[in-house]
Amino acid sequence: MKNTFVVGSRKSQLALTQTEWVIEKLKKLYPNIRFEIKEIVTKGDKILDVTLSKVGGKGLFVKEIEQALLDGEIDFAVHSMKDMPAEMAEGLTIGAVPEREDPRDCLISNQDYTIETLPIGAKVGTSSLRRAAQIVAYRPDLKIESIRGNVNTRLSKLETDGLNAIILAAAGLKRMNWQDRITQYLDVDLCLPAVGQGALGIQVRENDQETIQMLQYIDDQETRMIISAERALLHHLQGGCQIPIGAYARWQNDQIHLVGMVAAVDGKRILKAEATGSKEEAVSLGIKVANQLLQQGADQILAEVKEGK
Ligand SMILES: NCc1[nH]cc(CCC(=O)O)c1CC(=O)O
Repeated sequence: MKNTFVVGSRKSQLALTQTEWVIEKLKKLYPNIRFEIKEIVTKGDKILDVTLSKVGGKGLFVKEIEQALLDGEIDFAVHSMKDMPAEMAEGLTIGAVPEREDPRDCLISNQDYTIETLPIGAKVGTSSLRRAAQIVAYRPDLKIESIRGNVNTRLSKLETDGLNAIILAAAGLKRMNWQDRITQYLDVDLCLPAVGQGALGIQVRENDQETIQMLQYIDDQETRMIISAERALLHHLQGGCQIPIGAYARWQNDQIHLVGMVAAVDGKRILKAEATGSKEEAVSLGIKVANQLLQQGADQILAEVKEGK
């Protein structure tokens, strides 16, 4: 085996922490191999002042990294699964999906408010349409403020922008060892997570058997299967991370239970569907739940979001 692998990563602190976590796992298995990180700036990192749904285009956080893979500048890349578009670039594949971190969203409030105790009309920061819709459905009085930027920036905006709370993925905070900042974990019934939230996807060239073989030992099959159910749902709904779609699959008595959600941006309509299936049916389970959502009218909601209504 070659003795150095070049690993692509976005350069945000969270992305680098995740990449280092993967490298630590690999180093335990392969103590004599060197892993070199190559930092790559993506379009999503550059455009920090616009709501992502308005920027349009899928894969804002991954395109430049995928190109580096295709050009052979890097051997593999560590992504947040949540940032991966439903459709992957040709010639690339996910070589490993390590065990999932906490999939939930969480509330961070300097005044220790919970979603239940926030004062009437309180300001809650999030740039995610999915989070905004579900929060407003639960607490219609709350004012949603758009905040972009990486996790550090968003935490500082809590103070500088006079927000009462912000919503973030618990996984990012836990990975950075900032879980002390979490005021409340939001139950998945209240705020269904994004597809793949809390999981990492390690992307490789489809024909790079050496790297694929090396990575297989950090693949967690149970995570991979539930993620494939969630991603099949996303794919069937033709969604990206910029539309209010949620999905959460978990293991229940050796079967996969999948819940899917499509929300109108104003939170006035929240469609949910669920189903259970065997692990061999992970992908068809995703399609089944997506079809149930479409039957309930999800296609109309998605069309409205895309038209920017
Ligand atoms: N798009 C930003 C992004 N991509 C992945 C994570 C967190 C880690 C994860 O969900 O795996 C975040 C930040 C957030 O949503 O709070």
